[in-house]
Amino acid sequence: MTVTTETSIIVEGLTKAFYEPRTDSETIALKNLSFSVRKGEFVCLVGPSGCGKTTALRVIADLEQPLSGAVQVVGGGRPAVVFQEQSVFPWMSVQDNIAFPLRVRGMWRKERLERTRHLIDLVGLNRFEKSLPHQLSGGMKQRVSVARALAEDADVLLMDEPFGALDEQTRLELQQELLRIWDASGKTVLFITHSVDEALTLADRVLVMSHRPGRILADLQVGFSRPRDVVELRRDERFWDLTYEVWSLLKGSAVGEGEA
Ligand SMILES: Nc1ncnc2c1ncn2[C@@H]1O[C@H](COP(=O)(O)OP(=O)(O)OP(=O)(O)O)[C@@H](O)[C@H]1O
Repeated sequence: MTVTTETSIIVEGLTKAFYEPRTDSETIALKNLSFSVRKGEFVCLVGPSGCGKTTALRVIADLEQPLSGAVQVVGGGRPAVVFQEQSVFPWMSVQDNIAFPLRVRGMWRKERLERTRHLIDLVGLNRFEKSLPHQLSGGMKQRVSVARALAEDADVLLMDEPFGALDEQTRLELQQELLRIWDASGKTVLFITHSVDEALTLADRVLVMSHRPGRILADLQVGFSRPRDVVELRRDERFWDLTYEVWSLLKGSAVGEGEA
C-alpha cells in the first residue's frame, strides 16, 4: 500500500479472531482486511451484522489488538471515538460532559469554558448546557457525544453507528449537522453504519464489506457535490443507482460464504 503525506489511516492485512474458552471455539472476525483513508476524507464502512465492522474500528482505535496485520493512524494522536450507545456520563451536565476531555488535558478554566461554549453552539445544544443526560432526548445525547469527541481535538474521528438508535427524522437532522461540522473541521472520518442510505448520504467513499470474516467487496466513490443537502440528495438518480449497486453487492455476499 502506498503511504503518502495525504494518507490518514492505513489498515493492512488485518486479521482478528476471538477465542471462546467456554466452547473452546474461535470466531474469525476479520481476515486480511486492507484499506486506507486519505486526510480529510469521509469514509463509510457498510456491511452485514457481525461482519467485523466494530472490530475493525476498535483495532484502529487501539482498543483491541489484531492477530496479524497492522494499523497506522498517520499524524499521531489517538483518534476520537463516538459509539452507538450514548457514552455520556449520566451524572454530569451537558457542559461538564463536553468539557471533560479538555479538563483531562489540563486546559485552563477560561479557555475551557470558551471552547465548551463553542462546541455547544456547534452541535446546537444552547439552552441545555446545565441539563443532565436523563433530561435530554436520544438525539440530544448523541449531540453531546459528538461534541465531546470533537473536544478531544483529534485529527481522526471514528464513529460506530452513532445514529443507529435514533428515529429517521432525528437521524437525518444529525447527518446534516455532522456534514456541516465535518466540512468546517477538515477532520478525517471513518463512519460505520448498517444503513446504505446513510453511507451514501455522508461519504466520499463507501467500503462495502462481506459477511464474516469481513473483507472489502467494493470501494465505491460517491461523487455528489458538497455541501450536500441530505433531503435534496434523494432527487439525484445517481443516489438510487448507487443504492442498487451496494445492495446487489450485499445480496451477492451470502451468509457463511466467506467463513473460514
Ligand atoms: N469480544 C468478543 N468476544 C468474542 N467474539 C466477539 C467479540 N467481539 C466481536 N466478536 C465476534 O466477532 C464478529 C464480528 O463482530 P463485530 O461486532 O465486529 O461485527 P459488526 O459488523 O460490527 O456487527 P454489528 O453491525 O451487528 O454491530 C461477530 O461474530 C462477533 O460475535
